[in-house]
Amino acid sequence: MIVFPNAKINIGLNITERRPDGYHNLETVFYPIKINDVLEVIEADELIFDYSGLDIPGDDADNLCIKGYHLLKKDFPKLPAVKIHLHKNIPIGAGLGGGSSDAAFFIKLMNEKFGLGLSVDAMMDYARVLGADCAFFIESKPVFAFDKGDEFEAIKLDLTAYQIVLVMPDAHVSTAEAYRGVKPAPVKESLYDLIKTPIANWKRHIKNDFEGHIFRDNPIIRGVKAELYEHGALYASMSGSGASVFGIFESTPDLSAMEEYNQIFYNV
Ligand SMILES: C[C@@](CO)(OP(=O)(O)O)[C@H](O)COP(=O)(O)OP(=O)(O)OC[C@H]1O[C@@H](n2ccc(N)nc2=O)[C@H](O)[C@@H]1O
Ligand SMILES: Nc1ncnc2c1ncn2[C@@H]1O[C@H](COP(=O)(O)OP(=O)(O)O)[C@@H](O)[C@H]1O
Repeated sequence: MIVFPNAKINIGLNITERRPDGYHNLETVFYPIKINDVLEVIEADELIFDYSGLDIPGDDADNLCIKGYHLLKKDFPKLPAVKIHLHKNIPIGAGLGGGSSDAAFFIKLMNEKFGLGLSVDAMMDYARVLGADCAFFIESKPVFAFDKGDEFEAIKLDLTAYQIVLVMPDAHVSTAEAYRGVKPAPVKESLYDLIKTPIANWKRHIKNDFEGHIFRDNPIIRGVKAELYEHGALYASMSGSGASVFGIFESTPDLSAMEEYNQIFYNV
């Protein structure tokens, strides 16, 4: 069975407080985009993971798909061994949630392939164990997210009339490091309300709290956002903890001047 895990962008990200468990409470909007990995699972005699495409840092044993397998196996001891092949296409360390998406799609695939009978809520509970933004990818529909970023309220947000362009500069940001550099603060205007206002309003009001310190340390990423506005973006922002930056445009911009130093995904 083959599935196509998709990436997400964060539209707005307010980090509101540090929690006693070391995590942070936040509010954000997750919006699914059309950049996809390819994930294939077949039954096998032993558990095997291999991958192609982009280089994934770390050991294969730590891959989130393998972690997902062990998590399910604890509750479903009769689960057969499988061979997992991942074709990695979603940029890594980009704030696009690629690893989390692979894990969530793996759980959904296993549920269907082996008839585990898990409800959407049950699959989300498994996903939450693997990463804060992992549960979002079980349904992968636009949501307002809160708490650790793993509780959701569905929202009506349809950006299909616009062109979303995603720019991946030659920079990587670790999520844990990004959180360490941020000073949590209560929100003045909730993103839940702001996201319902016209896009023309977003530039002045919807912000990503990671941008402050990450832009200071990485002028390249700051520059990409500025360039997207220079090319006419209605709204531009770093996604999640970076390093990718997206722009929402009325029509496809000519970003050829940026292509030498960045990977650019049009119409995502
Ligand atoms: C920042 C966000 C925004 O959407 O996305 P990315 O930029 O990584 O895609 C998410 O909060 C990332 O979620 P995810 O990548 O699943 O995080 P996890 O693996 O659970 O945690 C990685 C590390 O980030 C920190 N962390 C994560 C979530 C949270 N609410 N508070 C935190 O402080 C913790 O230090 C944790 O050890
Ligand atoms: N299937 C996977 N795809 C990508 N990264 C993975 C995967 N499994 C584990 N990882 C680890 O997770 C880290 C963060 O990956 P990713 O989810 O792409 O970034 P981000 O947190 O920016 O969305 C990587 O550096 C890698 O070590």
